[in-house]
Amino acid sequence: MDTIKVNISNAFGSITESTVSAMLPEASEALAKVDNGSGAGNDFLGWVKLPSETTADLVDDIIATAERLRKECEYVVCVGIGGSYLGAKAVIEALSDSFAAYRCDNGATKVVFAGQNIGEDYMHELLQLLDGKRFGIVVISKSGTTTEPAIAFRLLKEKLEQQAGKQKAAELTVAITDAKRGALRQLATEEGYKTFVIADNVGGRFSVLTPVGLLPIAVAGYDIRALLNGAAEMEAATTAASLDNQSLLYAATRNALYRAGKKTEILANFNPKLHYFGEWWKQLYGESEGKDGKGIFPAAVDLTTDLHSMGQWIQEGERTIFETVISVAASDHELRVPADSDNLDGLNYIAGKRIDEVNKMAELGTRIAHVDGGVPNIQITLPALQEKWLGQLIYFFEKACGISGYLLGVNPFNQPGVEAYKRNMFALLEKPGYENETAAIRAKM
Ligand SMILES: O=P(O)(O)OC[C@H]1O[C@H](O)[C@H](O)[C@@H](O)[C@@H]1O
Repeated sequence: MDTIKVNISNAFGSITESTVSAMLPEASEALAKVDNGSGAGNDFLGWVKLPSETTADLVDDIIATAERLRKECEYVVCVGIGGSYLGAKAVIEALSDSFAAYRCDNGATKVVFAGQNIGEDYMHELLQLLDGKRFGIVVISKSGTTTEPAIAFRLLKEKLEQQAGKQKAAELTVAITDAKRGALRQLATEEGYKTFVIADNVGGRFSVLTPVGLLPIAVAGYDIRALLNGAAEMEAATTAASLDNQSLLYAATRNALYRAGKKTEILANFNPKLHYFGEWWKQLYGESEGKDGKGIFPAAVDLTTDLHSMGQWIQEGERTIFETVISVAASDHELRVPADSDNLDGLNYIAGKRIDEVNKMAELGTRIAHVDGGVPNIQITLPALQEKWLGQLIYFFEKACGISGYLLGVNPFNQPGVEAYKRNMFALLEKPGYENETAAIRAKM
């Protein structure tokens, strides 16, 4: 079976191959905690067997629901934040025509996102876009109580009910939330929305392969069966307690680098369609590892774009970073650099070459330059930006994240720190029940 590959041959310098090999017993223990559920946070391991255990009935139901929305709607607004947003956004962006938003002529349903910010202008402009349009809503919140999506959903629900009538609006709304708890579950029951469940044992940032990610991806027209199949292949390929297990290898290497003083990992892509994959990855690793005063800081760059902004820092700044490059072997389309008789820009030496070949030389040149500059490099190669490979990549990173969190010695499946800003915001907005916090925060101002 073909799988995505991790190459650590350029990660050495502050660590050696034997440093990584010496991590194997510890990494194997961490792997066992993920696979056997014997570690901290083991009530959130529902994602581990998700690809192989997702039933055909559930997938059929998701696809049928997506088809219904695609038939009835010009726009589907996916409302959610964090893990209830980033996975779908990452996969849709990776698979979409870069200019899909500007191609108004193809009649395909457009997926747009809301509830991932509290931008007043963003919401105003979205409501304006939807004015007089046939649209539907997929509202996603595991807890069912998150402020950002709740505000967006209030506005969108009101708009849809005004335009389509209450009953039709209910038919055009799908809620994805906890099976029993939370305000969204209660509302969905009262309004009679079609619902899908986020299982209790799957945390938001590990939920892209549940209806949370699968429904928006299917609405956007992509093949969720292939995505799940790819993930299932990687599920099967990441159980061995060996450095051939690509997730274990990545987790062991990044922890060896962290212990050697490399505190920041920069995830780099050379394909603009992977920008949101970096955003998804940042939540996955940031929320999983950044706690107890520990954790690799996950940063992301889009290259070559950011070589013209962040390149200087990466090349010569503080030597506490390492870089992980997602390398896509083949592009979908073929385009060559044109020849020009005047050659004023001096580019004729690459005339006739594929644009992708130029990009690949930029990637290789960058890797060599950064390694020479003291930035260890991990390379992750996938054959193409297609559902199967993205499914593999998602599961690969999830599995590695669980292993890595245990290697780091934290509970990778909670995120207690996220509550601090919420408490302050509620106190400042004078939410009932927060009277003491309101007084306390006012005293600090
Ligand atoms: O799906 P929800 O319950 O609305 O949560 C959405 C997101 O916000 C929270 O504050 C957490 O930090 C994230 O882990 C979560 O993915």
